[in-house]
Amino acid sequence: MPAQLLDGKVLSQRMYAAMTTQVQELTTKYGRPPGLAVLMVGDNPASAAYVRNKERACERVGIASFGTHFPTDVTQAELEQTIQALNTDDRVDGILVQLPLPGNHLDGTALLLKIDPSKDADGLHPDNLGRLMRGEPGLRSCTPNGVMEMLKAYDIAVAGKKAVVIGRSILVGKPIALMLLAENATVTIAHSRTPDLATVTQEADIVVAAVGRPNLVTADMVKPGAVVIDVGINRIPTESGKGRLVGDVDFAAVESIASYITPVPGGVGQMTVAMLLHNTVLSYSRRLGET
Ligand SMILES: NC(=O)C1=CN([C@@H]2O[C@H](COP(=O)(O)OP(=O)(O)OC[C@H]3O[C@@H](n4cnc5c(N)ncnc54)[C@H](OP(=O)(O)O)[C@@H]3O)[C@@H](O)[C@H]2O)C=CC1
Ligand SMILES: Nc1nc(=O)c2c([nH]1)NC[C@@H]1CN(c3ccc(C(=O)N[C@@H](CCC(=O)O)C(=O)O)cc3)C=[N+]21
Ligand SMILES: [Mg+2]
Repeated sequence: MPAQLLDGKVLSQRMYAAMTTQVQELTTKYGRPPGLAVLMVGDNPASAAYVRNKERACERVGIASFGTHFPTDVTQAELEQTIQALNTDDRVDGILVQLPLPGNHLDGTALLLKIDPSKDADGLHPDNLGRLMRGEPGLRSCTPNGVMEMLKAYDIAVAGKKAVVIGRSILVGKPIALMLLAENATVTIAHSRTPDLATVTQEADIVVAAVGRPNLVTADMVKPGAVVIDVGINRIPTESGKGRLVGDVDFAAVESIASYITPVPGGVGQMTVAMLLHNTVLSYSRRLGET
């Protein structure tokens, strides 16, 4: 029996419908909509696509978006000044710096430190990462939060399960591992220095792939009935020249072994955008004393 799809498109649409009503009510009550500012540097085509997706979703639910696009040769000081201005701009509730930054002259970590933690829609400020680590309320990273939301929406039990997260970035792998741990999974984090990855993943009830390498997870690496979450976003060349989006999992082969699997596109990526909007509404509500 093929795996059931964890449908990020359907789940995110459901979230947008609920958010639209909520945002309408809040906008009437407080006299302004929630606002999200996205800082993008350079012309990475993939980043540009995500930024467009975010803007479209904001428009749909009634969140004001403030896009700021800088050329690759922008200075660190200029970006930091922009963030300071957004911190004190009362129309802005969420601030996101699109990563990675181009070139070697920009320090992304230093930029994240400048963001007011109450406006940190990406959950990447050390204050919010520390809160995640401690299990305290705070703004949670969007992709990991989206993965947890998918598991919850499909009633997939996490407590007591063996989870293997492949990848340990601060954006994805590490926070997902902490969230699974908070839900009482037994968590292993694998990475590029993990020998014999297949032996590690074969034990897993839940496999999360967050690497950025097509076909990293093959059928032989997955235990029958496991839940497979594919975070990877890779564009591979096609004959038409347009390219095709794939994840890190050999979907066609793993689909017949797993119990649940996320598609790419239409899986985790959709949830990431929905969670970003969710965080923006949450920080608006908290900043206005709503919750
Ligand atoms: N769906 C979504 O919403 C999102 C998708 N993404 C996608 O997720 C993927 C990961 O993103 P991100 O975490 O930022 O990427 P990074 O490049 O920051 O991290 C990749 C991780 O994968 C590990 N890795 C690399 N090669 C291997 C290997 N052969 N075996 C095991 N582990 C390996 C690295 O190990 P080491 O630490 O040892 O170098 C590293 O920890 C990308 O495809 C990205 O585009 C990212 C954000 C959101
Ligand atoms: N500070 C920061 N925060 C991020 O969350 C962040 C980032 N930087 N840099 C880049 C990665 C990547 N990322 C994606 C978001 C949405 C989709 C998405 O919407 N994907 C759709 C398809 C998109 C398409 O078709 O192009 C899907 O999977 O169905 C994908 C990837 C967020 N990231
Ligand atoms: Mg995805």
